[in-house]
Amino acid sequence: MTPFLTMWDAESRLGGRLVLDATDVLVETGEFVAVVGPNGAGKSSLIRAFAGLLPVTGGIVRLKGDDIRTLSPRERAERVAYLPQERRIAWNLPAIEVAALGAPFLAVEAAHERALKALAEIEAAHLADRGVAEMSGGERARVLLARAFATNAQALLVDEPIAGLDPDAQLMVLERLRARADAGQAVLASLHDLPLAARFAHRVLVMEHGRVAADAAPPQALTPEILQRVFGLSAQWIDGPDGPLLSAGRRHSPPDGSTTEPPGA
Ligand SMILES: Nc1ncnc2c1ncn2[C@@H]1O[C@H](COP(=O)(O)OP(=O)(O)OP(=O)(O)O)[C@@H](O)[C@H]1O
Repeated sequence: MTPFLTMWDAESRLGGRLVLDATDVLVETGEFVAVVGPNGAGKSSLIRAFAGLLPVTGGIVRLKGDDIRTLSPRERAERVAYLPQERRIAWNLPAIEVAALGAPFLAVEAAHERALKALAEIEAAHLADRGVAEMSGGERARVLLARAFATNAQALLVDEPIAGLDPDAQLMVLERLRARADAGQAVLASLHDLPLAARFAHRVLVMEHGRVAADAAPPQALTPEILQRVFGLSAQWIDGPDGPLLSAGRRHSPPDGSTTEPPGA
C-alpha cells in the first residue's frame, strides 16, 4: 500500500471559523477510511479539501504525492472521484446519462457502458432509463454514487454515501466501498453510523472542531472515552453476530462541556 491522499498540518477557514485546524490525514491505496464526528466537526470540509473544492491556507494537500494545486482539473478527476453530500440534480436526465457524467473523457458509447456497469454494481441497473427528477431521494442517491463509481478514479471521496438509503442498501453500498478498497482504491467516506463505520472501515478518523481527535483501527478510535468526549455518548461496544454493536445513551451534557440536567433531576 502506498500513501495516496495526504494532508499535512492543513488549515482552512469558512466564515471566519477554522474548519480544518492542523489536520493531518493519510489514506493509502487499498484502505477504506471512515470519517466520523458530530455535525459541524469538519468531515465535509476535509473531503472537499481532497476534492480540490476547499482551498487550504496552511499546510499541504497531496494526491498521489503531488500538491493538489499543481494538478489540472483533468489530472484531479483521474485521481479522485467525489460524491457531494448535496444530492440535488438540476436536470431531469435519465440515470444512465447522469452516471455517464462520471466518465466525461470517454466516447458516448463507452461512457454509457461504464455507467451501466456502475449502476449494476450498486444494484440500480433497473433505474437506468428513469428520469432522476422522478426518483425517490434514495434512488437518486444511488445514481449519484454510480456517477462516482463510473469515474474509475484511483480514490473515492464520498460524503455520507449511505444517507437516505434503506438498511439493506446501506449494507450493500458499504460492502461495495470496502470491496473497491480491497481491490486497490483509496476510499475516504464520511459516515454518521458508528457501528457501520466500525464494521466496514479499515480505519476510523474521528473529527472534532476541525481537528483529528483519533485516527486508528475502529476499536482503538471509537473508545468509550472518545465517544463520551467527542459525541457526548455514554457508550460501550458489544460483540454482535455480524460485527460490533454500540450500546449508547446520551450523557445529558453536550460535548461542548456545558451541563444539562436530565428532565426531572
Ligand atoms: N459555506 C460555509 N460558510 C461558512 N461556514 C461554513 C460553510 N460550510 C460549512 N461551514 C461551517 O464549517 C464547519 C464544518 O462544516 P462541515 O460541513 O465540514 O461539517 P460536517 O462535519 O461535515 O457536518 P455535518 O455532519 O453536519 O454534515 C461548521 O462549523 C459549519 O458551520
